[in-house]
Amino acid sequence: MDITIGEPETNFIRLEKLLQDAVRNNPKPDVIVFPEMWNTGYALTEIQELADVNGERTKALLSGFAKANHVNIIGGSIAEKKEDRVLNTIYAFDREGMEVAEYSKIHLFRLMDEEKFLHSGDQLGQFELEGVPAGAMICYDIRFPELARKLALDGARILFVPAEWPHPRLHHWRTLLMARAIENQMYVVSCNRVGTSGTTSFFGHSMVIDPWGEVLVEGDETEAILHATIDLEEVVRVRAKIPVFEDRRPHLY
Ligand SMILES: O=C(O)CCC(=O)C(=O)O
Repeated sequence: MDITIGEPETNFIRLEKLLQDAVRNNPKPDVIVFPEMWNTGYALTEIQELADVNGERTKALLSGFAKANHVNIIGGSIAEKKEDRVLNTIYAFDREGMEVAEYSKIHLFRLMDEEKFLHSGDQLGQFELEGVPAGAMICYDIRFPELARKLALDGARILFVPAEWPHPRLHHWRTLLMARAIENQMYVVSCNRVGTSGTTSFFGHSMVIDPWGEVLVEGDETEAILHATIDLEEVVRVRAKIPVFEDRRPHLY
């Protein structure tokens, strides 16, 4: 998804159109994922005015869409205003339109001054979708392997990663996502924005990676809806083949 910085109206219209296109696919998706801060982009200096108050508008859209289309949604993340604080928050909704998780980014990215304008979350992104344990991390969070490992140790079999990750760090994005999938032997489902805001350009390359580290689908730098089919038994097979979780020696490190 491309995002128009500082223009939630434009972004809501764009997102609704993409959602409609996504559910027209055959087969219909079980889960839809979209990118980080899709409502405002990184309009940090105006974020207090632009953020969605208590996420009400976003939640109404995502809950209604999930229920009407019987689809699970990992709602990217949005700029969410809670009292005088703005957080970068993911909402997850199940097929009944019930909210199953909220996760606010816990590692703020100082290279882009996030810590000056946003508050970090203080809880992990752990939830179940139709009985499948899953985790969520946002963008810069993937540089922290201990977070992904914690989610995996707690049972996650899929890690969802919405992002706004720009050039020139495509190499980091691909390598870190693959490492998180391989080391934790779980699916990684990532969605990164495309387009340009000011002097920053975002390369997309959303990816679904399996627990063996194979890339099942990867986008390019243009807006697109990508599809992949995952087999959760593959998590069990890979963990049995190379039993990393049994071979850990955590008392030594
Ligand atoms: O870690 C990076 O290189 C990019 C992170 C980022 O852009 C973000 O978290 O918003």
